[in-house]
Amino acid sequence: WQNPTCNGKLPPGSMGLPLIGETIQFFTPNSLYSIPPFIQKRMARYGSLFRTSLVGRKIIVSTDPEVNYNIFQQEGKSFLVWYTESFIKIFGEDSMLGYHGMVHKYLKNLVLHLVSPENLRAKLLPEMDETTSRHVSSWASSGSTVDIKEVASDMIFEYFAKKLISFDDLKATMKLRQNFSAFLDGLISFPLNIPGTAYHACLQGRKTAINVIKAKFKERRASNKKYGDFLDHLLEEVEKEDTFLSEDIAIDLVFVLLFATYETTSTAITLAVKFISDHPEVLAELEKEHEAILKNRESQDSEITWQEYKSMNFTHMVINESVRLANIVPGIFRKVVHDVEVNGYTIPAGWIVMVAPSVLHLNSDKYDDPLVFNPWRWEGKELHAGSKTFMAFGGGVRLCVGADFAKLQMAIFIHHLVSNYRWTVVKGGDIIRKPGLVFPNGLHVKITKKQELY
Ligand code: HEM
Repeated sequence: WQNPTCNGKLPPGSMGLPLIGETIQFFTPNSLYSIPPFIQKRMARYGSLFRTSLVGRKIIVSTDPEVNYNIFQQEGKSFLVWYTESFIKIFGEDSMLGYHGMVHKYLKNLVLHLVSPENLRAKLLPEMDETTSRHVSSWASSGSTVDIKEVASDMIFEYFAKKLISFDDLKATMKLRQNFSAFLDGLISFPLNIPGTAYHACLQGRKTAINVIKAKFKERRASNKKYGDFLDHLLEEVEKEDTFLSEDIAIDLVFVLLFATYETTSTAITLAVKFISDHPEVLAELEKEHEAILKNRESQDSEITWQEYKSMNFTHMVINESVRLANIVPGIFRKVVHDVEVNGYTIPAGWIVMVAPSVLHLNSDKYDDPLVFNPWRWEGKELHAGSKTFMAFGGGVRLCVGADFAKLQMAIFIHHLVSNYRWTVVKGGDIIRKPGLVFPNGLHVKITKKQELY
């Protein structure tokens, strides 16, 4: 067990205990402000490439930026995107995550139909702006404290469920979101469907949510009415003769998008609020940027325009810095198609490689004082694309399809918050990696309306 066979030299490391491997060490909670100790210790002992065993799989962890970059570029050749068995069972065998090559390209284009930059500019921006403004205003006028992660999740879920399938019964929407609540714990886990486990809770949640989505499909087919949402587009595609899209694939696609959108984006928003709250100098610079945007408007009541969004340079620096420091996705997995030689070692076919973006983002050779939240470090740098030193949204052909959506939603949120409101953190703000990010006591803030400025 400890020395798996291989036609060459395996990267060094330990396979831990039979079956469990080193899973327990990997899941030991740790602080946001360090390279995960699981990785740090093994890098110090074995170097930038090491072997381990997690949730029953033989894994090579890669922390070498060049190797990581090449792995992403080799998608569909030596490496294939891979998710844990529990992840695939929860998101569905038919979700776009499990497809490769032409079918993946086709499904990605379908999603881009909804969240491409062109569609964001033409359709989503005004709606996102209105929804965000309305929600932040209601949090302030409620007079109570709000947990940012919770309220931002509600806001994004409500908005996106409407965009996807015209789900607009507010109470039912909130109930639908509850089905996703244990997901973060269940995604990287042993797929043991036993009551009491997070995995079991996720499967139950999936069942209920899929039934709701299925009912929407059925209802829409029966009504023949057009709603101008993503579901209309999916049904048109399903009807085509030469399509890859079946109704089951379409349903799993809606399911994945519902989760991916609200969970990642609300986490990113919460992190940004936390970092901005801790850094008054950043808040002051943001206020300057957004006050200038308001001053240049003909009418104070007009919506955010695409030009304004594009001009939010410092805001984009804050967004990049938030996702760099926080490392929302703890590991990106690829399956090795055939034996691959890397830095003098052999990674055998069938093994899984885990790329850990946090090692890159917290590397002092790449970022000065990497544990400090410093948006100014992005001054004059590329802000809108990934690179060998910035992989928060992955890389290569599997690059996050929702990155532009997430950034737009974050920028709009920051715009409304800093231009119209003040807030104080009342409770919480701790952030822990398990290794997915969690806010154990939330981030509770009290928001109040600023005096009219102009
Ligand atoms: C701050 C927010 C987000 C972060 C940090 C993030 C991160 C990532 C990362 C690292 C990947 C690459 C996974 C891999 O290569 O195996 C990915 C893929 C993906 N993301 Fe995101 N994401 C975010 C927001 C979103 C949003 C808003 C959506 C929905 C519109 C979304 C949908 C997806 C999908 C569908 C994939 C799979 C793409 C493919 O396989 O081609 N993500 N995301």
